[in-house]
Amino acid sequence: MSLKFFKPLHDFFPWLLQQLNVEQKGVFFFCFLGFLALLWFFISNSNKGLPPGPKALPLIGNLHSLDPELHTYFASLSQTYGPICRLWLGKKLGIIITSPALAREVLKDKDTIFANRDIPAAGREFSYGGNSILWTPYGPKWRMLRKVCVRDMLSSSTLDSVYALRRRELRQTISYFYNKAGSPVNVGEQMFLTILNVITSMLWDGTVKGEERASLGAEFRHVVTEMATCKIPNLSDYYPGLAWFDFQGVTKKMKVLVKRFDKIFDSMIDQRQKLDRNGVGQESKDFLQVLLKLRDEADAKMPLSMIELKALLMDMIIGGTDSTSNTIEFAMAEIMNKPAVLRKLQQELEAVVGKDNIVEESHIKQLPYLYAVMKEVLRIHPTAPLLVPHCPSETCTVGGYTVRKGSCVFINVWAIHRDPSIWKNPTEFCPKRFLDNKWDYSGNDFNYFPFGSGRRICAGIAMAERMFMYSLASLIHSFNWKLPEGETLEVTEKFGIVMKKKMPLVAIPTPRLSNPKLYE
Ligand code: HEM
Repeated sequence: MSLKFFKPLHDFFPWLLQQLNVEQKGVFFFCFLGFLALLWFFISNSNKGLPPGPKALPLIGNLHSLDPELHTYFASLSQTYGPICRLWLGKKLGIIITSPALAREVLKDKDTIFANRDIPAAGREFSYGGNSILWTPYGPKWRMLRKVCVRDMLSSSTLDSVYALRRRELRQTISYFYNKAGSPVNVGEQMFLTILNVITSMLWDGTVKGEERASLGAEFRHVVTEMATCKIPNLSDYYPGLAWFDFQGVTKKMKVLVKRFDKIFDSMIDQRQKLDRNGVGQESKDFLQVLLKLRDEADAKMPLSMIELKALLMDMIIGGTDSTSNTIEFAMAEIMNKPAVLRKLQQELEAVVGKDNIVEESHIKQLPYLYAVMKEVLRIHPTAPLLVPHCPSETCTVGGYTVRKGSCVFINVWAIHRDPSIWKNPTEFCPKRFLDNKWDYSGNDFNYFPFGSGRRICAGIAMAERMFMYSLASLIHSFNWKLPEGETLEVTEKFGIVMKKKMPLVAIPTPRLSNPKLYE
C-alpha cells in the first residue's frame, strides 16, 4: 500500500539527522531502538483477549499493509483470521466483523452499546462539529434529530406530498437524455444531478427559483464530490494526539468546503425567513420552512439550534445524493451486462405502464421484477460496504473476544452479501433470487442488510426506494441503452464510505416510447 501519508514525518528525519554529529547519531540510534523495543513489548501485550489479527508494527500497527480497497482487503483478512478479527490503525483498534451471527450480536443484541460512531476528523468538520444525525453520539440529542428527520422530513406521507418535485426533476433528466439521443451520456453524473436537485428542491423549493436553482446545483455537485474524494486514510484519525498538526491537510480542506456550504445555507435561511415574514409562500411547505417552524416551537428541554438545523440540511445532501445515484449507476451497468434482465424489465414496464405512457411513482408497487433488481443491486454493490463504522461506548465481548470501548467496528456487509454459504453463485447478478420476497432489508435479517440494522439503520430508506425505483423504471422504459463503439462494460468498484463505480458508465440512449411528446 502507499505510504504517502507518512511523507511529512519521512521528510522531517533526514533534516534532524543532518544536524547531529557521529556520536550523537549513535546515541540517537540506540535510543530509537530502545523506544521501538518498548513499544513492541506494549503492543504485543496489548492484544490480550482481543480477536486474532495480523502482526502489528510498533507505532504504525497495521497501517503499512492496508489496501485502499478496504472492503476486499478486510474480506481477505477474515479468510485467514475468522469472522471477527483485529487490526491496529496506528493507535486505534479496528475490529472487523464478517458473519451474520456476529453482526446480529453487535447490531441487535448489543445495539445500545454499539449505537455510537467513531467520528473521523473530516466528518467532524462537515457535520458542524459532529452535530449531524450521522455523527451525533447515541442519546437524547440524536433521538431528537432522528425524529425530526424521519417523522417531519422523510416519512412516507411527507414524501407523498412532494412527489411533484421528484417528477419535475426526473422529467427534466429524461428530456435531457432525449435531446442527447444517439450520443454518449454520463449516466452517473446525470443521476447525481437529478437526485441532488430533488433533495435541494425538497429542502428549499419555495425559497429559490430559476437560474439561481441551476447554479446552486453545479456548486453543490462540486463540493459533494470534493468531500467524497477527500483523503482516506487520514493520519489524524489514527493518532488523535497528532490531529492538531493535520499533516495531510484534510481538516483544512474540509473547512474551506464547509464554508461554501454554510454560505449557501445562510443565504437560503435568510431568504426563507424574509418570505415568511412577508407572508409569501405559505402554501409551498419546503423542509426549511418546516425546520424553521420547529426551531421556533422547539420544546425548551431540547431546542433545535441553528447549527443542528444546518447539520440536518447537510445530512440530507451528503447522505442522500451519492448513495442513491451510485446505486442507480451500478444498476444500469449490471442490467446492460445482462440483456435478459433488461428485456424482462422492459416487458414488465410495458405490461403495467405501456409504451404510450410515462412511468409514474404510483406504478412502482406493481413492478415486482424491478423491486427484485433493486434488492439484487444492493446485495452485490452495497453502497456503504462496511456500513458507517460503529463504536462501543463500553468494553464488552463479541464472539467471546474483548472489544474495547472506543474501537472502530467495521461490519463487512459487502463480504456477507457475497458469502457462498448464504448465496448461490454470489458474484452473479441474478434478480430472480429476490422474487420470492424471502429477503428484506428492514434490518431483521443479518444475511442481507444493505441499509444497516438497529438504532442507526439508514434514516432515508423510504426516500432511497422511491428515488431508485422511479428513476430506474423511467430510464429503462423510456430508452434502449447501448455502449459507444469499441467500449466494454465493466462493473468494478472503488472503495469509499460510499462505494462508487471505478469507471463512470457512459452509454447511448435511444428513445423507445410511441410519441415524442412523452419526452417533453
Ligand atoms: C441506496 C441508497 C442508500 C443506502 C444503501 C444507504 C445506506 C445507509 C447505511 C448502510 C447507513 C449506516 C447504517 C449503520 O451504520 O448501521 C446509512 C445511514 C444514514 N443514511 Fe442512508 N442510505 C441510502 C440513502 C439515503 C438517503 C436518500 C438518505 C436521506 C435523504 C439517507 C440518510 C441517512 C442518514 C441520515 C444516516 C445516518 C443514520 C444514523 O446514524 O442515525 N440515506 N445509510
